[in-house]
Amino acid sequence: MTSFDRKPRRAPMPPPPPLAVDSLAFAIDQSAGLIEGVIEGKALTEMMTLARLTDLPRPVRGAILDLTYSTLREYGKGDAVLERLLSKPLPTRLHTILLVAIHRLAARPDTAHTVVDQAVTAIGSIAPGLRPVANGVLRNFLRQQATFGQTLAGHAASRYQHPDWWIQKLQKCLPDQWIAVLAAGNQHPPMSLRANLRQGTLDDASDRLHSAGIAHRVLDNGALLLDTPVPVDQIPDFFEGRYSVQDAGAQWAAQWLAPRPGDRVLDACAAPGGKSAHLLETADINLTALELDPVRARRIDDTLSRLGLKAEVLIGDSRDPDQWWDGQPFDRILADVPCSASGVARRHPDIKWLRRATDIAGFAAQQADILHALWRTLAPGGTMLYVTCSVFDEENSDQIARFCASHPDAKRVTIQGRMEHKLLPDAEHDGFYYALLEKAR
Ligand SMILES: C[S@@+](CC[C@H](N)C(=O)[O-])C[C@H]1O[C@@H](n2cnc3c(N)ncnc32)[C@H](O)[C@@H]1O
Repeated sequence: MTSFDRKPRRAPMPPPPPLAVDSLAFAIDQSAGLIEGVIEGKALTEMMTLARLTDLPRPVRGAILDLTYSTLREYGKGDAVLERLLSKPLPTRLHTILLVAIHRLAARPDTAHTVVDQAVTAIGSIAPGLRPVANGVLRNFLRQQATFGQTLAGHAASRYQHPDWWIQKLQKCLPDQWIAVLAAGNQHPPMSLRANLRQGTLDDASDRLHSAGIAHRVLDNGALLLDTPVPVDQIPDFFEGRYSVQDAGAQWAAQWLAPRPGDRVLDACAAPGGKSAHLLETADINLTALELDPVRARRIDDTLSRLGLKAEVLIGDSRDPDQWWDGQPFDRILADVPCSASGVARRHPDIKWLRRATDIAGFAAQQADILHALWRTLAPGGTMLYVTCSVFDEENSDQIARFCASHPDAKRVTIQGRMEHKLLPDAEHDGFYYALLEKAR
């Protein structure tokens, strides 16, 4: 055979050059990678650690996070739109690149040309043969964009940006407020600070913020609600422990548990230690901070050491006091239990899409086990504050009603004249639930 008889072979295509770190294509691709992990069932925080985002320059990291959070906040709509634009499914990474690009096209129509070009470049770096498909999908989106409002009018997940089961659950538990709660769940969260009253008065803390040009309001419980979120390195004396970042809704816990000097207090689900620290700032107490997850438990130490506070930090399961309890009853217990986090979804927009309807019963069962086990460790006459950052009744009112029905020595105590406080997420605070229980003497 001569060389003329051989079929001509095309030289293999060189691999596409890697995406430039400072390009929009890189940010879109990295953001798509994080969202891909969420779609596969991983938490966004876990994906961020795996992606080693902290190794990237700050502006690049900021661009990736901005794209990721905003795309996830509006995932219900983006996914419904993309489903209508694709004639057949694409591999997840390519699908998510298009999802991020569609979100960006809708948010920044002035930069449409660049976004299409950069998204197609990102797709081309993975699957060069699919560049024309990506280009076609994005151009179709631009052409049809105006019609999607009408096409998707009856699509609840797209309209409210929450999964259907979540919407239905809220309609049932909050028939008059569900729309406002869903809307709040899609907004950017507010930022509040807690002043460390061991280092000065609330007035001092507020004056210092004003002097640093940080506009804010002091809320009823002393939380300092900032007009605009700021990075912590701009907060005066933050690293010296004068302030902590803590949502205003979470700042009721220490006040409502109201420990007295000398009390033995248990924070039964303590990491990262925000409420433990607040309790220690409030009164001279003997605090035990218990946490199941050893990695998260280290964060309690970090929180307390920045604030110059001390507690006994234990790693253990609050459902099994024999593991960690010395038999001395506690005067006060804070049960800030693990929950669906449905009241803080705007801070973690992955939660909305990661949770399944069936998860809620699992959380409720875990919470019931924690409450039951902790009750044994509470002194007669002592009080336990039950807290969730959920807005679902199964984890809140229903849970407490069931507990009281099965524990005749538990009495509900009013807090500021009310048997329970359902804080719904709004412009001032996240969603929380509080109920106070007293053990018969
Ligand atoms: C809502 S977070 C607590 C937030 C904390 N109180 C704060 O204000 O910073 C719930 C914590 O409970 C922990 N946890 C979950 N199950 C637990 C258990 N059975 N025993 C102890 N801690 C548990 C979780 O790892 C998580 O850190």
